[in-house]
Amino acid sequence: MIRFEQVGKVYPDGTTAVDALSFEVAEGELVTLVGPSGCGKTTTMMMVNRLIEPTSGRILVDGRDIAETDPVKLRRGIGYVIQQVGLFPHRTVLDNTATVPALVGWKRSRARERAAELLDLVGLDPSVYGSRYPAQLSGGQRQRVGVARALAADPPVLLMDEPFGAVDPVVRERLQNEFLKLQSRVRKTVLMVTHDIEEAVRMGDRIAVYGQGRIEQFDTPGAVLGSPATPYVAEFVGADRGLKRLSVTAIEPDDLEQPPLARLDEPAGAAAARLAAAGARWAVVLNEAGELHGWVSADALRIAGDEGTVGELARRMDAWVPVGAPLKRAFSEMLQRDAGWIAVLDGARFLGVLTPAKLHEALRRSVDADAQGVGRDEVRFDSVADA
Ligand SMILES: Nc1ncnc2c1ncn2[C@@H]1O[C@H](COP(=O)(O)OP(=O)(O)OP(=O)(O)O)[C@@H](O)[C@H]1O
Repeated sequence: MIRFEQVGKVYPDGTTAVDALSFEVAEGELVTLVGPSGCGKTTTMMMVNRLIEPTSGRILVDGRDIAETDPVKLRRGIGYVIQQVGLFPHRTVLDNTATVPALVGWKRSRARERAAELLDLVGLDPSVYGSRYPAQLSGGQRQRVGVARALAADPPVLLMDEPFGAVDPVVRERLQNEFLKLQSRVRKTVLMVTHDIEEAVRMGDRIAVYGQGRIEQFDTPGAVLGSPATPYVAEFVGADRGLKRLSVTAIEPDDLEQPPLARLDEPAGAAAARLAAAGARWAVVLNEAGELHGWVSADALRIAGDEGTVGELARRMDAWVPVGAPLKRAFSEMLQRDAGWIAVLDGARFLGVLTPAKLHEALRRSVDADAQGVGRDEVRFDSVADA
């Protein structure tokens, strides 16, 4: 969809910003450009919508050389999101979002309808926020308006320059998750600039790691973390790249342990005997529909004996992670709750539990898969918090 062929940019003062860049972004793919300040990321991106012209090589968008495309027409097919957002301060949020459709000649009513849809899509209720002015929004909300505005004319290509850079880390992570969910629905071809390797790894289907004016490695997050191509990349991704790998490795059903199960309506004595036979200290408790209810300890069951049911002794468990979520989410839930395991669900169905030992095994599996050149797993970002 976007193809760089030996692209270079030398500024008039002689600064070489980028040199002989060649790479391709496939349709529907999200590629992150990451590297230290001044390495040429923004220059690369701004050449795609011709805000900057290359001095050598060529760039193709959808098979066409953009040097031969009228810049105004070109930009209509390319959404652009920047850190400062650049909303018009004297226009309402709805009008800001409707800017591009209005520019390309949509009727006012249709443009506003579309804008309302888009605000909804990025999680801003148009009936609440539509009539506000940018100054009446939080930084994170402004950022969402920026994304909604960029998507308004439904461009196939999206350029994002540090789109989540101006907000605090908590809001940032939420915006990243929301954007990934949105992207899984709209499947735009996205180039995203960031200087943050965590963000690059989290967001990118593939990552371009920049050295000075050139790409040192262009590969999946798993491969960049697992086998850095050069000492420079290894240093850039950091000594804790094993930890970062937690963000890009998905929980798979095979990673799970199967603890003993007990049902809410079961007599405590029967469940106690089963746990004793299995040598287990606790069981996962499911309700009548086979959904996760909580857990119960073998001690509690033994003490109660035939006096009670599992339901009377069970403790609720409201923490779980969906299968396909990143291992990091499971690990973080375990740490937060000081728990030795976390339940993994597929929809409402209980699949098993992840334990620290199994988590380690899953990490090993992912390292081995990368060594064999297997791409990263589909990591899903829906979570308890969104349910
Ligand atoms: N108009 C210009 N004239 C001369 N040099 C420029 C110009 N714009 C950028 N540069 C230089 O080109 C190089 C690449 O800049 P660019 O903005 O692409 O880097 P970047 O990787 O996006 O950096 P940052 O993360 O700090 O935004 C830098 O050395 C920069 O100083």
